[in-house]
Amino acid sequence: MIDQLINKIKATQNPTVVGLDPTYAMIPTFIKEEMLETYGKTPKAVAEMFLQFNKAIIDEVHDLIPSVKPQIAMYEQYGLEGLRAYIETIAYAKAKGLVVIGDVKRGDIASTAAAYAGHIAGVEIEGVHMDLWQEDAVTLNPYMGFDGIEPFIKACNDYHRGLFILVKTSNPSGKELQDLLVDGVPLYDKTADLVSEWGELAMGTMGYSEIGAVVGATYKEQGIELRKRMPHTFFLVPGYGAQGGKAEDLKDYFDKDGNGIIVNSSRGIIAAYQKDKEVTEKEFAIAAKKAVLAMRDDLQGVMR
Ligand SMILES: O=C(O)c1cc(=O)[nH]c(=O)n1[C@@H]1O[C@H](COP(=O)(O)O)[C@@H](O)[C@H]1O
Repeated sequence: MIDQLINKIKATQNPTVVGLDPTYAMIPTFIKEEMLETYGKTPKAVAEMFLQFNKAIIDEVHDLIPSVKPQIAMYEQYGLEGLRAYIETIAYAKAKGLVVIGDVKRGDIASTAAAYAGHIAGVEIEGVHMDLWQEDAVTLNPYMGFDGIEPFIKACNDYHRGLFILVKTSNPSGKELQDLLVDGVPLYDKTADLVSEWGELAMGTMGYSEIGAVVGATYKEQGIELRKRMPHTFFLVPGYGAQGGKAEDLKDYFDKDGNGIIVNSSRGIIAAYQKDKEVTEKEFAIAAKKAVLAMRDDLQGVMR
């Protein structure tokens, strides 16, 4: 995964991952009306709204970006139909050649984590292997330590998949735990050292591990410190746009070759039409493309 992601970032010159985090409020009226008419006031109607919304945006931006990151929570709240939309969104993005990061934030005891790893390892039934989710990478929560991570590492090596493990999150209350001092060192640094160590178990060929870290754009000083502390760990950087993160804060998150991070924006891109006075709601995908181009220019301005 990580070599493919780095190559796609180089090919597009765009270290941007578009977060496909649809909400009912984001769906343009004309799509809402069509699906409610067809499927009634049902979870299936919403699933179809999300799918049509996502596909139109993917069609418009797939050649400008390396990757998308669907956030499973937005889909699973609508039950089985929502999860179908999640899985079909992934399949559609993969068919367009995009690297898909499943934002599922899993973490549990080893036996449970082995089941969760099915997201990137697939399952085997009587000798028949099937990859039912098709994510290239998933996000993980390291709160339960290596037990919860190890089962995923096998998939990284067996199926060239990747991980992005929470280290310093973009949200305001992350500091309640992540900034606690352990022997005078912030917990996020301790977590960083563990993620770096785990990363040696699944290295790519371009200097970065298949096991990356999530480092928010909203804590610049810590992000810069973590870049130095984790030279072989690729960063998934959420917090740009809707959460206030800015490109100029990210200059020193990049490594000396202008590589090393991919920056996520979800609401700032997929809901751009709701703030863009120059487009109609039918042009929501055009607005998303405009937001992707603006973000690309932003980031190119700070990459070395
Ligand atoms: O794991 C993540 O992607 C994540 C970690 C983090 O620290 N902060 C964070 O916002 N995220 C996710 O990144 C996305 C941010 O969405 P926007 O704020 O709309 O760009 C959401 O899907 C969050 O769940």
